[in-house]
Amino acid sequence: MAGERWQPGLLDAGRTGGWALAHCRQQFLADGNGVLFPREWLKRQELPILSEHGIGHFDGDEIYLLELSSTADVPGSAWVGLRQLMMQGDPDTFRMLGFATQIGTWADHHRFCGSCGARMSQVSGERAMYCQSCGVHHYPRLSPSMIVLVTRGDELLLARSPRFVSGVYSTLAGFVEPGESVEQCVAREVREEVGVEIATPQYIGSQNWPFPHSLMLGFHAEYVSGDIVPQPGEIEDAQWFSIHDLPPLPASKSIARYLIDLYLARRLGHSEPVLPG
Ligand SMILES: NC(=O)C1=CN([C@@H]2O[C@H](COP(=O)(O)OP(=O)(O)OC[C@H]3O[C@@H](n4cnc5c(N)ncnc54)[C@H](O)[C@@H]3O)[C@@H](O)[C@H]2O)C=CC1
Ligand SMILES: [Mg+2]
Ligand SMILES: [Zn+2]
Repeated sequence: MAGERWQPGLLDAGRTGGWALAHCRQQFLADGNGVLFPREWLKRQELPILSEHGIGHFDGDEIYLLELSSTADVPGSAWVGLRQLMMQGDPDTFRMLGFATQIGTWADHHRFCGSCGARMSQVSGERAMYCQSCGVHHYPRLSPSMIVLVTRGDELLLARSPRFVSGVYSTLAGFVEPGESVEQCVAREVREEVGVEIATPQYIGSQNWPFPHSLMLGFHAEYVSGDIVPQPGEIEDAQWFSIHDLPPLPASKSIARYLIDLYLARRLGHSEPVLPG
């Protein structure tokens, strides 16, 4: 969108200059100035570079990504996780880092052809990896996932995964499986994770979620029938909560929180929140 500081794009990594990010397994190198380093300087630091990608512009400057095989030490810098950078940083920087982590991870996972095992190469003019011996192209991977707030009037169905921060309850989520529509996925996941039936889900909006490569498709759905039965292993606890007495909720930058805040705003007649980028 116009006016945003981060603009993804395909730059020729054969050129010199510009700024660079160093990424390895959802972590970025950072110093007191942030995550961007003068690119030619960074490339002189004897880093274990697997591949290099021209990924776009930030404030008009060319941005490149160095994908590394390990988190090498650089004096005066430290490795910081993407989640921490999301919580601390501005939305434009997070969008840049989310994009970079997805491109870097995809390139790392496609260094060799899954069919014949030959080394793959970057295609010029397109974001793709190519196997010369069998002609296969691989494009960046996205995993469509649904996320849904199930409601019953003034009550919200919220659940806890054992992976969540202690005390936090959230909406239900899950990956779309081959052969199903997103709407079918919503009904299946709700049935599997809490054992209840819902009416046709209403699509609300989407969010790119680079942990590791989900495209979150957000819904509201009304409860129809069934008692809550948490899925063993996946759901530690699930309950109906009154909109007037809610537990600790997920971070405001997530679509999970947006789906909850939007429902509350509509129910209580408040102004509606903004969908996080
Ligand atoms: N932005 C947000 O507000 C939120 C985003 N999410 C994201 O939604 C996604 C799905 O949520 P979960 O409840 O974890 O999924 P889920 O309910 O489908 O269960 C996760 C399990 O699915 C399997 N799995 C992993 N990757 C997969 C893939 N690409 N395709 C199919 N199955 C896969 C694994 O066995 C994993 O343990 C995750 O990426 C999660 O980070 C979840 C909640 C909030
Ligand atoms: Mg789930
Ligand atoms: Zn091949």
